Amino acid sequence: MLAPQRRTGPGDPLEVVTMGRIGVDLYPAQTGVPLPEVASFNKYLGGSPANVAVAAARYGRRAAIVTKVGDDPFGTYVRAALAAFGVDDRFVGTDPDNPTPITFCEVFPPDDFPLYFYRHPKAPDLNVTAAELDAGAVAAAQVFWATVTGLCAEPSRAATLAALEASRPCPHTVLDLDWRPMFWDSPAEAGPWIRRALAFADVAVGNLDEVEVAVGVRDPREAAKRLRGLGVRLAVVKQGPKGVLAVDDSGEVELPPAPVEVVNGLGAGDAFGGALVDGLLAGLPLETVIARANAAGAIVAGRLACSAAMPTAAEVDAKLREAADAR
Ligand SMILES: Nc1ncnc2c1ncn2[C@@H]1O[C@H](COP(=O)(O)OP(=O)(O)O)[C@@H](O)[C@H]1O
Ligand SMILES: O=C(O)C[C@@H](O)[C@H](O)C(=O)COP(=O)(O)O
Repeated sequence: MLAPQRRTGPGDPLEVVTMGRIGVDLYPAQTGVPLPEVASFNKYLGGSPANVAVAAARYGRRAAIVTKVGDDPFGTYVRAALAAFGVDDRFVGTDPDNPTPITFCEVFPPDDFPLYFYRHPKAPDLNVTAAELDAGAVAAAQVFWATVTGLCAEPSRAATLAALEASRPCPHTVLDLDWRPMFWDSPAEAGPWIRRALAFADVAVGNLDEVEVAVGVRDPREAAKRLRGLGVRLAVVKQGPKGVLAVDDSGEVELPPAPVEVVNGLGAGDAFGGALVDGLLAGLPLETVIARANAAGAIVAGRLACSAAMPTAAEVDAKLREAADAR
């Protein structure tokens, strides 16, 4: 496991608080084969907002996640992994009734990475309640990061909306449009909840499938326009191997992908998210923020794991130099 660059002390103010899905990723040690033929698996901390917190911590940011795990050995593992990555676990509760989720995937580079979620009978992270939320801690963060999955069931839906509301004083409230169809009855069910959450967001970030569910179009420019029309200051449309488009009041940034030989595209979005958080916290110009996020996404696309693969700032710098040399 990678060592964190800085650890959070009990009294330190948090820079970023994420909220939502957490669990164990069990990823195949053999790539290019379907699950029935996989012989062994590697175990990692997983869950998109957990990965984003880890990614931010890799840049030295003081990060925490609001979530729940089961009262089981995988819950113990998840807490230990967060601590080892330098992510504060003070807001990680325990659900006595449900197991810590596990997630399998298949790895078919360059562009096919099916996910298999085991979140039955219910994921503990969907049992976070509004009453348990430390609204003061959310309000005191510089960045609050919520995801659409948190809206798929109660009591997490009400808790996520309450946290988004509590995050109003934060300089940056980010909604990750994170669309996992298996958690919903239909895109039509999700749309109104997503738009309600977007009303609290300064920043929206999503891939093409995700913006289509949120605002009904896949065209990146039109999607960004519609997201900004809903009040979002910065709209970011990730396009996997096609790069990224970002639009804010200062204009538009569109970047091609950084060069990489893809191993596993899963986690690229979370790497992108961690670097986005870091850039927002640093107050960097939009073009620099997005270039660094684009490079971080490419780096993780070139690695098997998600959380354990998050890059350091020096690795992002190196990838940016590699991309410049390739042009
Ligand atoms: N094959 C790739 N080559 C280069 N960069 C990539 C590749 N896949 C992803 N990225 C980078 O990571 C970002 C997030 O990846 P994407 O797959 O769009 O998000 P998500 O994982 O959320 O679906 C992309 O916008 C891009 O910057
Ligand atoms: O999202 C999950 O719950 C599992 C993650 O740990 C997983 O690795 C993943 O899918 C990452 O998401 P992405 O960054 O959006 O590709």
